[in-house]
This record gives sequence, structure tokens and C-alpha cells, in this order.
Amino acid sequence: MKFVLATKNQGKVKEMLALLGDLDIEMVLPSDVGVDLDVEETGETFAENALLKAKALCEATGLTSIGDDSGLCVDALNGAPGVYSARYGGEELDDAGRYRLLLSSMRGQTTRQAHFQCQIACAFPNGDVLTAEGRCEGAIAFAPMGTDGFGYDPVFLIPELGKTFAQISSEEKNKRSHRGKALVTFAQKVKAYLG
Ligand SMILES: O=c1[nH]c(=O)c2ncn([C@@H]3O[C@H](COP(=O)(O)OP(=O)(O)OP(=O)(O)O)[C@@H](O)[C@H]3O)c2[nH]1
Ligand SMILES: [Mg+2]
Repeated sequence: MKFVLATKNQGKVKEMLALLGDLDIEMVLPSDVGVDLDVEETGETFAENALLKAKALCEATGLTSIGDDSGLCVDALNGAPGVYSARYGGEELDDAGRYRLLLSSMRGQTTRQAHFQCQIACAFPNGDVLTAEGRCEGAIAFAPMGTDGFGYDPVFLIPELGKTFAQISSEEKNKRSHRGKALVTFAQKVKAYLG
């Protein structure tokens, strides 16, 4: 069975391919099937946006589609940037611009607790939907550390390791990350669904 990954984020693609690699499914990207779609993320929750992306790609390709909506929720900022993580500071900022803005919003702040949230939604052409979620607790570092990963990884600190997501291997990140947890649950549900 062919699944399309309903994302334009190459960092997510790499992690999704690694984490779903044991499933007996073929995974392709929208570009592999000649589709280039910008899905408007108008939902107010990760769950709504993940489903919007999965359903839009399912409709456009006729294939089962897996959407991922995720973000960083910072306690001292009342959960921001949250569902707006990709748009934090405006469209013109890149990943580094966004995490630098986050660090400046946190200047002088001693409460550094934060978590990543990931919601997966899978839309089948027959209308069926499977969902899964994952969460990873951590803290906002005082300065960026490391070069691996993507997004806010250089400033997301795993306190028990004393390292950010950008300082550990992708295998290690996948073992403990929000996306890793969500996709392990999702893989079990897909196996059960496909029988
Ligand atoms: O450091 C990070 N490590 C992660 O593991 C991670 N997962 C998500 N994010 C950030 O949260 C936003 C998601 O927004 P998002 O779900 O709309 O995705 P996106 O717009 O990048 O791609 P798409 O899937 O929508 O096409 C983006 O800013 C991502 O950089 C992460 N940052
Ligand atoms: Mg997005």
C-alpha cells in the first residue's frame, strides 16, 4: 500500500521515514506523485491542522496520507508559540530567526520549562482516519547548542542529558521525541488497521 507524507518539512520527512521504516508500506512525497499543495493551517489545535493536511493530500493524490502538526509550547509564554510555531515572528523568519526570537522573548526568564507536541493524522481514501499524539518534556536553553536536527532543536534542552535535540544523534532524538512517541503509537494502529 502506498502512503504519501503530507508535509513540506524535510526534517519531519527524515524522521517519519526512519520511524515508520519497519511498516510494510511504501512512502512517497507529494512531489513524487506530481502534487504541490500549500495547505492552509487554519485549525486552532495540532489535531485539527494534522487532519487538514492529511485530508487535503489524500484528496489531491487519491492516496492514504499522513499529516504531522507539531510545535513547541513554552510555559513562561503561556504555551506559545504552540500551533503557531512555524509562523512565530512572521513568515519571513527562518528556523534560526525563530529560535533567536524565542531566546530573546525568554531573556531574564528563569522558568524555562517547555514541551514539544506532535499530532499525527492519517486519512484513508475511504474516509477512515487514524490519529496518534506524542509529547516530549524539556526546557529552553539560554543559548543555541548543536547543529543537528531542525526547527527549534538547538534551543530545546533535555535536562537529564544536559544536551539539546541538536546535540544528539537522530536515533537518540527519535527515541525520546514527541514525533518518535507519536509515530510508535501510530505504527501500532496502522498495523492493527491493515491487519
Ligand atoms: O526543533 C524542532 N524539533 C522538532 O522535532 C520539531 N517538530 C516541529 N517543530 C517546529 O514546529 C513547527 C511545526 O509547524 P508545522 O507542524 O506546521 O510544520 P511545518 O510548517 O514545518 O511543515 P508542514 O508539515 O506543515 O508542511 C515548525 O516551526 C517546526 O520547526 C520542531 N522543531
Ligand atoms: Mg506547516
